[in-house]
Amino acid sequence: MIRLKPGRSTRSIYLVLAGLSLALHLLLAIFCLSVLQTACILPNSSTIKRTDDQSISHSSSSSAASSSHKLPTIPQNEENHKLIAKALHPKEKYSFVNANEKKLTAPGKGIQKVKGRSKLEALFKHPLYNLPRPELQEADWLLRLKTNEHAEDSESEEEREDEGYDKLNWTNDVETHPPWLRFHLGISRWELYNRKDPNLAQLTHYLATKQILRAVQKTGGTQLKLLISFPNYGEALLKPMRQARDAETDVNLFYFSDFERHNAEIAAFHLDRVLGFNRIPPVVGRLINVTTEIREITTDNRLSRSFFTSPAGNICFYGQCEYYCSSEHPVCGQPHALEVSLAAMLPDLTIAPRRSWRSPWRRAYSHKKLAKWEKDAAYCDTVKKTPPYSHGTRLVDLIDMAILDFLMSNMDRHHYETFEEFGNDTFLLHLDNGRAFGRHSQDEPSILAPLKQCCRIRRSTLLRLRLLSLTSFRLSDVMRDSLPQDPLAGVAPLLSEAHLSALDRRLAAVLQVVQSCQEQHTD
Ligand SMILES: Nc1ncnc2c1ncn2[C@@H]1O[C@H](COP(=O)(O)OP(=O)(O)OP(=O)(O)O)[C@@H](O)[C@H]1O
Ligand SMILES: [Mn+2]
Repeated sequence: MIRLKPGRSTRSIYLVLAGLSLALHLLLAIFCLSVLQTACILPNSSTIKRTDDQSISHSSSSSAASSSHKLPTIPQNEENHKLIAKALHPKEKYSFVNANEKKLTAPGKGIQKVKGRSKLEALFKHPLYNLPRPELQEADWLLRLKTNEHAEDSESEEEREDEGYDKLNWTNDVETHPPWLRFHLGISRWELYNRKDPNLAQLTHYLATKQILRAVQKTGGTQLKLLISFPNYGEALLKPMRQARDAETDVNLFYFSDFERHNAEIAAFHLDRVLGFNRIPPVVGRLINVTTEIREITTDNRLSRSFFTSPAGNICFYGQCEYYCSSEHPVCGQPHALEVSLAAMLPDLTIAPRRSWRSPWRRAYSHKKLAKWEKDAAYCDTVKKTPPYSHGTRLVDLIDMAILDFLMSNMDRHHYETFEEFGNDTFLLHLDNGRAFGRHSQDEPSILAPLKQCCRIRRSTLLRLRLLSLTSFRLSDVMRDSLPQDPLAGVAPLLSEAHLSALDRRLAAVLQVVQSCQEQHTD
């Protein structure tokens, strides 16, 4: 009994102490949670939240106001910032020439995300390919639909119907429009098409599969090309296969004597899209029957007269034009099958006139003469002061074009075109890429003269080029992902491995020029 008394009091003391300690721990835990969270997490999360709120309110207000042509909006989250920062990080820009690849792929969340989907998909999901753009105004669309009272009801429509053309029953409803019309209606001041528009795939499918109703020679230019018509008034520019995919241009041939290549037209469209420019009309490959799809339907005598059967029994033709339109340079089926490229035609010049501009860096079309820019290292100083290059985006647009041309080794950019409707504030059309991808074993540094001499580059272009030089996106790999979307890739790869690796080598050269510029200039 005596022993029990002190035991009971000790136990109650222990109990009180334990209760106190529990209460203190609880207090401490509450204190830590509130204080530490405030100190370490809140400042950051509040900044991010504000950005989020802004982007959401902006995009929701814009989407409420926008028409059917919606522009992509960018999710502004922490990961996006990290990915942009990664592209900005100059240390990683030459990763593909560096054998030490693992080191560069290890850090960074972006790279882990690339796993499980194609590099092309990952590239197009990257924030640099989803930059927010100002909402387009009425004047930023090339074409608008006429209201019903202005629409003409012409007789010729019925006549054409007899020739195999469909009867027109298009309304203001986009659903009734054929893909080529949707493409035309989607042309804006800053790009020829929206990469995310599902109509793009429908358009290329249309060009690759629709019945060919008409095939005539297209005038203009120096080499043979045909204008193809489809039943619902769509048109395409056809360039035939003239040489094997891996054939290299003869080193003794001046660039202006080079053949035009159908696969160059296709690959150029893919490259321009991969670079984020969207300035080349969609081009698709198609295997046609030269007898049933050209010879038997053409109304063009100059073309039909030139058909013959070769000694090997193949059906060939050569048409009438300035270069290579003779029986010594025939375009031949095997015996009827011929690979061609089909480029979606731009709206007719009567509806959407275009202006043709001579490139300040055009080459002298001569075997002997040098152009001014080849002799004067300070040539760009003059160009910079000359309208339209003296203000706006024209000069950096021209430099974008020079970079595209250098990557695919296209020396044939003597002119470029813009839509008159948009004046000087608009993108440049990158038409006619048939002489690209002629040589893979050699680069042509002179194509980069505008970049080298002006030391200017559009910021978004540079960031995307750096991204494409990372192992996780590598230009040759994304092109290897993109080109098989074309039906002709099933016949043979559209670009040989040698051409694909030339792209990586040339991209490194572009970034090298930028780096030299950065070392020379402080601004
Ligand atoms: N997709 C297109 N839609 C409408 N017009 C086009 C398209 N592509 C080219 N053109 C027009 O057709 C003309 C001839 O095209 P091509 O691609 O042969 O260029 P070119 O440089 O004139 O020819 P060449 O290289 O034989 O001299 C171009 O100058 C351009 O105005
Ligand atoms: Mn050409």
